[in-house]
This record gives sequence, structure tokens and C-alpha cells, in this order.
Amino acid sequence: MSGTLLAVRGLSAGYGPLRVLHDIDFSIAPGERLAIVGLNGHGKTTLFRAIMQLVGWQRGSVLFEGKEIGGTRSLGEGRYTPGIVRLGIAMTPQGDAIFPGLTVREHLDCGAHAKTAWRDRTRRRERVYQLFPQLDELQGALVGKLSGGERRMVSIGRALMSDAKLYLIDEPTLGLAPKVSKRVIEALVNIPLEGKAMVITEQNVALLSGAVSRMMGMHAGRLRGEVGHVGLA
Ligand SMILES: Nc1ncnc2c1ncn2[C@@H]1O[C@H](COP(=O)(O)OP(=O)(O)OP(=O)(O)O)[C@@H](O)[C@H]1O
Repeated sequence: MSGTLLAVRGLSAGYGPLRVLHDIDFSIAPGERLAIVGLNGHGKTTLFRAIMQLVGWQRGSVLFEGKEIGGTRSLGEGRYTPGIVRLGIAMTPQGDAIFPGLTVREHLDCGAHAKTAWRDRTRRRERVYQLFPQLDELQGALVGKLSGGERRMVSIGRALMSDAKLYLIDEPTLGLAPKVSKRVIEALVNIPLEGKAMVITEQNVALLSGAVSRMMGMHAGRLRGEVGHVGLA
């Protein structure tokens, strides 16, 4: 598929005096699944947070469907984030960002907060259950009582309930057993993109190798060129 969904140019970002990202450039087209791999602490999460305007300061351009959502900002983390979500970017944060007191079903419905998504929530939930059949059986269970892998599935499922065109999935396998990690990645690479796009960050290159359209490396806040290229999307 041609065209550019997201174009990041000269993006730098950090927290207070700390500069974490240095002049990041990359873009992603509709239909692409891009992996950004790098070790702990090298800036993967900060990159997602900067796209969502959740860092302390940033500068540089972030174009989403041709609209500038970046620019120079130094105050008010999160101030523009709801607008960015409404434009069509959904982020699954690292770790267990869940509401332990809600059931699986209630949790998924939280992701369908836009009007059109809410009206269509039953069908969307079914799609999530197809992707993660385990969750179908756990619809009424409290999310706080689930295993780490199940909670991660809920967290990803919540993002899929939205009207997003771009999914940012931050280290979906963090803290999971190898077998469960494999299942979560398999589900992620099987999600039909149909003109949407996905960026997945990961520390374990082997898990995503051969399963994504492109892979880039992040080291010390800089993106390095492609670390592999395969035909799958
Ligand atoms: N809120 C914050 N305030 C200050 N420094 C931060 C903050 N969040 C992250 N950092 C620092 O920014 C750097 C990059 O962290 P970041 O979380 O983006 O890396 P990462 O590659 O995603 O690794 P991780 O797997 O740990 O999330 C680290 O040195 C980290 O200590």
C-alpha cells in the first residue's frame, strides 16, 4: 500500500534537562507493521510518548495523515493527547496498564469511547475474542485476577476496540513467559491491518524477526536503519 500515515522528522524529546531522543526520522505507510527493537532504557517508550505528546518537552515534526501533531512543546504533558487519540492513534502502554476492578468485557468497552466505536462495540468485542479466544471465556472475570499474559491480551484488545488507524504497542511481551510471549506476538502479527498500521517495540529481536514488514533498531535515543527486511506484513 502506498502513502504515508505517520512521518516523524527531526524529533527530539526528553524530561527536564535529560535529552532522550535525538533527531528521530522515520515514517510508516498504511498496511505496514514496523518493529522498533532496542534494549531497556534506550528510548522506545519515550518515542511513543512523544508521538502522543506525553513527554516533558519535545521538538520536531510529527505528521499524522499530513496533519502536524508535533512541534515544539515544553509544558503540559497530555494536554493534546485526547485530540491525538481522536485523530486515530491508539497506544498500548508498557506493562499492566489495566483497571483491576473492571471485568474483561467492561475493560474492552473502555477502548470504544468514541461514538462510532461505542455503537459498534459488540462486533468489535467479538473480533477481540476471535483474536484472543481465552478472553471469550473470561468475559465476566475481574481483570485484576487474570494472569500476566491474559492482562496483556486485555490491554491490546482495548486498543483494538477504538477507531485507530495507527496502533503503538509498547513492549507487549515484557515480563511474560516465553510461550505466552510467542502467543501474544502471533496474535499481533495476525491482526488484519486493512489500511491501518502498527508499530511494536520489543527487546527480543528473535520474537519479531520474519513476522513484521520492517524492523528498525533504537540505540541511545537514535534510530538506526533497518535491521532486517522481509516480505510479510
Ligand atoms: N518520566 C521520566 N522522567 C525522567 N526520565 C525518564 C522518564 N521516563 C524515562 N526516562 C529516562 O529516559 C530514558 C529512556 O527511557 P524509555 O522508557 O524511553 O526507554 P525504553 O527503551 O522504552 O526502555 P524501557 O523498556 O525501560 O521502557 C531512560 O534513561 C529513562 O531513565
